[in-house]
Amino acid sequence: MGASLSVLASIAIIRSSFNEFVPQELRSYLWEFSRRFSSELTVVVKESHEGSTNHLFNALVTYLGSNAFCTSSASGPRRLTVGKNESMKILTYGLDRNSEIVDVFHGVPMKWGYYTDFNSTLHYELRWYELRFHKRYTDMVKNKYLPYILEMAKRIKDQNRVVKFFTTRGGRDGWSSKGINLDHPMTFETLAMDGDLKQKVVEDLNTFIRGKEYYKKIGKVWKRGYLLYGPPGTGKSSLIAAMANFLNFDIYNLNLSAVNSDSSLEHLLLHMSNRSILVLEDIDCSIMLQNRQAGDHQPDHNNQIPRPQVTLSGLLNAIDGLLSCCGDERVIVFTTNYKDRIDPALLRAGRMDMHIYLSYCTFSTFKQLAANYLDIWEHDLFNCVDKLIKEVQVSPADVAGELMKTKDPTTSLKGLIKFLEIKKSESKSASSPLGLEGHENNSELDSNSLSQMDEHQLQKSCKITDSGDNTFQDKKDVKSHAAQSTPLKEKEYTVKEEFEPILEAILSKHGDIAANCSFHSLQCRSSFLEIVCGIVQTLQTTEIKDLSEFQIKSMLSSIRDLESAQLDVGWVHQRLEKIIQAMPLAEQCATLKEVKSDNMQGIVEDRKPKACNAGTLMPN
Ligand SMILES: Nc1ncnc2c1ncn2[C@@H]1O[C@H](COP(=O)(O)OP(=O)(O)OP(=O)(O)O)[C@@H](O)[C@H]1O
Repeated sequence: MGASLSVLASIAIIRSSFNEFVPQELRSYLWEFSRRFSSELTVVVKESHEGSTNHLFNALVTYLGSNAFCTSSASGPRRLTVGKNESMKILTYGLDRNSEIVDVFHGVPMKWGYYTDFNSTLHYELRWYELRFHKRYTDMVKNKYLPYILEMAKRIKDQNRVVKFFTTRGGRDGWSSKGINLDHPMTFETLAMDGDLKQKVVEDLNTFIRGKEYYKKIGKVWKRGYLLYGPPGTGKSSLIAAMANFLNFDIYNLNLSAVNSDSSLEHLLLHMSNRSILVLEDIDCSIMLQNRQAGDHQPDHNNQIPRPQVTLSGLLNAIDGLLSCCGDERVIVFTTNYKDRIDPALLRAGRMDMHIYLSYCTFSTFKQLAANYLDIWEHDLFNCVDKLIKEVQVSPADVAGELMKTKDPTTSLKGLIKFLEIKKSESKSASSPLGLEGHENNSELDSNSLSQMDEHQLQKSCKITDSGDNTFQDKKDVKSHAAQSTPLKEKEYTVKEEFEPILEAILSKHGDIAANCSFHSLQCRSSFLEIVCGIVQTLQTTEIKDLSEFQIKSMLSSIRDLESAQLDVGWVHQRLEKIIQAMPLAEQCATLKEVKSDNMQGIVEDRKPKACNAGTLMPN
């Protein structure tokens, strides 16, 4: 052992003395001389190449470092470096100087060495890799092996880098400079989504990331757009986090209403990195009105909030104009609670390639949540949950909230069942006596009398319902209504499947509201009817307190457009006007709830210091 160490030491000394004392010319001559008799070829990869960074050198640091531990001990290096840098999730390894490693590629040994030399004149350390292989493999090394190393190093880096989250505040200022590490634990394993749909999304993402050559071949920019839509709390943000973790892409979260102009938007997009996801949340709230009243950039004098100033054409250009070519591997995600409010131009294939509907909780999504939160896959109470969950509309967020309350499966499921039962009875009572008329009757209540109402009553009284007009009843009631009535089929309007029962109910209640429409084609009339159905659906499923003034105004503006196209939608118009009148009351209810919960919090917090003080020696 001692003898072999001294031999190695002697070799190292001879090697460095040789470099030091033998002039460069003589070294080159000797090298050239020995080369003539050798069947091996040596390729040198220096740190810089033709005056700039050598990407192959950097790729070798990653590639050989990642292989260092995998290589069998006989051909592995004797010395390694190890460290962890901020941008990587894992420890990374490298060859230490004067170390060698043998990599086997398609059965051919590729002998690598890593060397350094200090240039005392320039005070600079030269670093390089040397590759030795049999001359007969020259073509293979050139055409396959070296490109393979570049590709593998990229993959290793992409897989292990820390995912960052960037936001923008002012819109003009650009992205937050460093971004923060995205520590969101959501993955496709833990995301609750109907199995088939989840599988489709994963396959689509896989096809996309492997599609570089395909996109090149068809002359398309390497990007993919996803529209995530569905009610609040159904997992849109969670899906984005799962996508980012799956692809290892950074997230750039863009609040369009904070961006002041199309040029600010351009500036932001030009400063995004490759392999990233651009997220535009609640897209309907940030751009819809702007498009309807193009050119109107005046502040809204009612609430003094300046209107967003990005135009539809600015956004379209950003998504698929020339600007979108300034980056590779980009994913764009729009989210909305109301798909029907988005301009169709934004939704067409090529812009939003996949539309993903995140639905209210189904039994299948519940089971995944139960597995996540309670570690159970079966339970006697599952049947009961299955039955109830079909009857009420609750989001996965609601269900998750219930399941989190305790870790004991039975107690937790009992809590969930109770919650679902309350929801069920609420939705029943919401479709009967308490509605807008109820609000109007109560509109003179002062805050004291409001405070005497319990939370349950508040929730009930804030439901948007119409005691006189059953078009606004709960969705399932609309379904059953549609089932009982004779469908008006003579016009063959075609609307999305989810709107069919709503349309049936509208037509049987109000007759053919599109009969006098100034547009004659069935397609036009059907799209107008779809807008009406979307609004009716929103009103059926949302509480007043959850609707913003912006949303109501946006609906009103659509209804006015439809009225000017001679659709008979006066009944929706009236309803929206009533809701606007009732909104202050709904706000009062919400504020009251907050005050109530603050008070509760205050009571709890007031108690804490007292408990602590009891043990101190301070006189009181
Ligand atoms: N499909 C789901 N799978 C697992 N957890 C979910 C799912 N949906 C919601 N949750 C839970 O509910 C929380 C809120 O969900 P999330 O923010 O993803 O909903 P969202 O649809 O984006 O809501 P919003 O429209 O209000 O922004 C999540 O942090 C997660 O804990």
